[in-house]
Amino acid sequence: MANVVLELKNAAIYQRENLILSEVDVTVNKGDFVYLIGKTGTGKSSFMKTLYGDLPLTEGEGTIVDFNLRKLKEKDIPYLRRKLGIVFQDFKLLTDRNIKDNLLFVLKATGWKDKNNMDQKIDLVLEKVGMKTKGFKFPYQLSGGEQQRVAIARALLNDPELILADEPTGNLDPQTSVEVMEVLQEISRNGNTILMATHDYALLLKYPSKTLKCDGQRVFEVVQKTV
Ligand SMILES: Nc1ncnc2c1ncn2[C@@H]1O[C@H](COP(=O)(O)OP(=O)(O)OP(=O)(O)O)[C@@H](O)[C@H]1O
Repeated sequence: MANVVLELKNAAIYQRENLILSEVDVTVNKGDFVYLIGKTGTGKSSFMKTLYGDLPLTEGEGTIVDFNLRKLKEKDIPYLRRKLGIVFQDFKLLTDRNIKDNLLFVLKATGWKDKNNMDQKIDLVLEKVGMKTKGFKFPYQLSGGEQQRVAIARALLNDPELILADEPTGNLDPQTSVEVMEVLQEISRNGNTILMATHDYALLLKYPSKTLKCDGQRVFEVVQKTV
């Protein structure tokens, strides 16, 4: 179905020969905001890595943004990642260049050529995360929250069909986490599809949404209790 962005059926997720999650059935539809929660070591990162081709899917079925994860070849991975926006806990900005050049680097690496188009796109994504005036700054001149907003802008560059955010607030204090979360909420309201791994239950309560939980090698949908 055109509306389904991610679907796993009876999937098993391994780190080498170690089974991390089994019988995983997950569907994410276009426009969804979905949390993936679970205690440390329950497999959230392994789950995310399987989705962006860092771990192979060897059991069950999986499709993500029209890629079949069981048939994914090494050469397909860059093309898969162009359709995904990936945000990590530790921002992963290039420290030797300013924010605009960080974004330019990604555009060039993904085949963009026209200078004006690239400049426009960079302005647009920086505006979306409230960082338009800071493009000349280097990562070390920005706070953690600002760096994460830039990382979100970077994830938006190629209009991803799905944004995978693995503990995006994991390195941030509670106030800054809320600010970054507001950015993610805003881009979700604008129609982006987001899957976010987190162990920050305060955010879940503040911004309730569909929630999947990793526990005992399984992934369940949990119903949030309203207070
Ligand atoms: N590279 C690896 N090789 C082998 N086992 C691994 C590897 N990375 C993680 N694991 C194991 O896989 C299990 C799940 O780890 P994972 O990082 O997916 O959990 P997590 O829920 O994301 O935890 P955290 O919140 O601490 O990041 C753990 O038991 C971990 O020890």
